[in-house]
Amino acid sequence: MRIDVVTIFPDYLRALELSLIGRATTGGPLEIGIHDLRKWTHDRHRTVDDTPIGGGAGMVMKPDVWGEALDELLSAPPPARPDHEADQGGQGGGPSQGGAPVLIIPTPSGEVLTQRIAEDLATREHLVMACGRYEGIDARVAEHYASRGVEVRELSIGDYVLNGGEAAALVIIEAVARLLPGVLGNPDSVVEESHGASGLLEYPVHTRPVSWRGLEPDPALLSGDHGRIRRLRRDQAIARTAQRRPDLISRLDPASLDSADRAA
Ligand SMILES: N#Cc1ccccc1Cn1ccc2ccc(-c3cc(N)[nH]n3)cc21
Repeated sequence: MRIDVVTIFPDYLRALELSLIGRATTGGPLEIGIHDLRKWTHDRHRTVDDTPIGGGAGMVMKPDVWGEALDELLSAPPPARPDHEADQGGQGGGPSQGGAPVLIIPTPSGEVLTQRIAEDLATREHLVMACGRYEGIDARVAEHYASRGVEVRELSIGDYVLNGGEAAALVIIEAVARLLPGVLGNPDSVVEESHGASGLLEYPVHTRPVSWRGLEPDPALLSGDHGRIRRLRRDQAIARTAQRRPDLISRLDPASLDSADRAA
């Protein structure tokens, strides 16, 4: 997968060169390009914003500058894919959706990112992310590329307002990249996690010391009885989800709530 990120604060995205994502980009399954939007300006002040048409507070990012940047990056050839990666979907499963790039525009007014959306994006070969600032990017940019048949995803990372799209881009990239084969050391850790296939929140986790400040995990976890442990963790996940995210419980298939017993 290749991800191109356009921003007026390229240093904000340097975090992508660290840790698992950073390692995945050195000869791994991920290529990341970070681009300064001002590269596509032509005036001496390298102007990327202007006052809003119709008035209002703040500034809006200019469509012409974004248009030059996105024309170039969206028309770049899809990343070369080694044969062994032919049609390997991400951890989210599913075959690759082919090389057509997806234009992702972080915005507070977008569809809220979910694990399902991350799994879908992990099957793509090329993501181009447009990180806005000020009051956002001129709306005609998303409109123009959608009208030209580009898949445009305007994504929010939650119901709160940031100062720009860079932090949201880091969240979206991490949620997607960790699903790519070869990025996580232990791919099994994607299986049993919050918002995963079960639709439940993750059960509480513990490690040594067994006794800590007078607190100890449920004795079942020390029993060595894997069926008992599976049932306990299932119950803990259901209880935690019911308490913290009842909205997720209402979406579950009731039959799936007792599958742990049948699977034991
Ligand atoms: N647009 C806008 C906007 C509108 C009103 C006030 C402030 C901004 C700042 N801003 C500029 C770009 C941009 C990108 C993404 C977010 C964003 C995403 C989530 N989930 N929250 N905030 C904010 C962004």
